[in-house]
Amino acid sequence: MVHLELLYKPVATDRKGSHGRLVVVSNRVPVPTSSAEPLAGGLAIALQAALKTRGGVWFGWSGKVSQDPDPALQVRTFGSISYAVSDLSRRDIDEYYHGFANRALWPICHYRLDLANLSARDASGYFRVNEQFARRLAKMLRPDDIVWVHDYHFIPIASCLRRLGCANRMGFFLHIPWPGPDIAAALPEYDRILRSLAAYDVLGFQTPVDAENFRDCLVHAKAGHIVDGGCCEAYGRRFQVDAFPISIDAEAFAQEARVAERNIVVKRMRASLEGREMIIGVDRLDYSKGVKQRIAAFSAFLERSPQAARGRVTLLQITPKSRSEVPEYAKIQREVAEQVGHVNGKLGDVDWTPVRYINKVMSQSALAGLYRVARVGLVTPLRDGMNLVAKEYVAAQSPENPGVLILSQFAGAAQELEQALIVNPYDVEATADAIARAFAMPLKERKERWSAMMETLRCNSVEAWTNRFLQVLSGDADLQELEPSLPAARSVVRSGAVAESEPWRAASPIWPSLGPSLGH
Ligand SMILES: O=P(O)(O)OC[C@H]1O[C@H](O[C@H]2O[C@H](CO)[C@@H](O)[C@H](O)[C@H]2O)[C@H](O)[C@@H](O)[C@@H]1O
Ligand SMILES: O=c1ccn([C@@H]2O[C@H](COP(=O)(O)OP(=O)(O)O)[C@@H](O)[C@H]2O)c(=O)[nH]1
Repeated sequence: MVHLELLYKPVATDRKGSHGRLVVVSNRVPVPTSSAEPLAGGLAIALQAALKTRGGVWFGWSGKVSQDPDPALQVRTFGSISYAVSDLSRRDIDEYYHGFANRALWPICHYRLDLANLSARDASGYFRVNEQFARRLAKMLRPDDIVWVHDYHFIPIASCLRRLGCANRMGFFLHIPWPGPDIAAALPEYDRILRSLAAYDVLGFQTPVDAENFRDCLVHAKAGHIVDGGCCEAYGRRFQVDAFPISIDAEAFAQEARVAERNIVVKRMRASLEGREMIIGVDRLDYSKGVKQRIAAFSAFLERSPQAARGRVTLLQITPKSRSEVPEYAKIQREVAEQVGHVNGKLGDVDWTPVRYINKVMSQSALAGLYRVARVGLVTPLRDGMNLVAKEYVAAQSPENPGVLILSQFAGAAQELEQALIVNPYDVEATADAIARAFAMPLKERKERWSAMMETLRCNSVEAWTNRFLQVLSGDADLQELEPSLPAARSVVRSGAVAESEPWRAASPIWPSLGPSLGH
């Protein structure tokens, strides 16, 4: 059902505790084609649930190119939720999305100054597109709406809306990391970015370290100061800054994994393994995900394993292509393909391919079943905001015989999932050790580690994440009242430290026999 856009004049209010509509702003908008269509992905489902409860609008880019330099807003309404999207011109996509967002903000926020491409044209396109979106959104906003902006594509939209007279409560959640001042200062238009962020009422980051880094940036740039707790003052505004670690619906994912035994992809995978063990990696093909280092670690693990045992393990690497028009992504695509060919050529045999490398997008149902089949989940990003794959892998495991999660210390998820085997992904040898350790791990230890991680996921569900952010943004509660209730990881989340207490860190590598004991 398509409705015409209703126009509302923005009226200034700054009311705390208001319960107007929720307006979610994100670059990608999962517009359903019918009200019966199920959404894919926990985040989309959680945001849709929040929108349904309050009534609201999901606003952003359609994902499509337009020939028109000023494309119209298209609004589709299903029940209490309207999806409002507009196309972008080729030039806007190049400058705003491929350019500034994915060649400047993304690499710098992922600590990759070496990959950053600073272009004044891209910067001006980024701010121009934000201005265009803000003008469209301002026309739709009601005075008591609360606005929740997601991610680095739309940092300036709140300041644009403020200039247009919108005094609504506005919150921003950054899904990617935020580095400390030494690195963040390399961002093009750094002062303008910080100033834009100060236009929000609540700034949410994935981890306490990211939130702390942001506060440091304000202080270091002499732009503002910390008032108390998570409150900051900068550029003449007072706003809340804190960590809101995103999560998944672990129970729903576990249920998906239980029934996915029947999924045809899972059945085919199981059959083709012919009794071999499987390690799984699932990542967009992005240089931040550490896929090259991971394949090198798997290869090192195989090379060190006894000759007869090598052919008993397969790495299934599911890696959909991403942002292929960005040169740095095209490069990593070539490099990984070449590396996989090299490893398979060197170590493979007539009846065994060590790395099964797939560029297809898999359904959540297939992924859930494949995670459950995999004895090891290998999640080794060089830097990642959260990494939901790590959480999904844990949720998908069988309680009677759980697999082992190997997790990079540089994924946001490592601050909660401290019972994973935490590795430095740059250290290929250490990651190979961790693979060996995972295969040698006794069932009792696997169960203990898994139970603790699963409990953490149950406590900090994606629904709890949404509610906590919205309660703070609505002004209904203070942050202190709403700390995430994570049993094992609570102190870790607050302190921002990666756990240092795993006994395996001190232990010498345990090599698996790769004999019958491998049976999962
Ligand atoms: O929209 P794309 O350019 O195709 O990229 C896909 C998404 O990638 C990023 O995901 C991040 O969000 C996850 C959930 O919070 C988090 O776990 C992960 O660490 C991040 O990398 C990006 O932030 C999204 O905006 C993109 O849509
Ligand atoms: O073929 C695929 C690969 C990934 N995903 C999903 O994409 C998300 C990836 O999120 P993550 O936080 O790990 O990384 P991002 O890609 O957002 O940086 C997870 O929910 C995966 O289940 C998927 O549905 N199909």
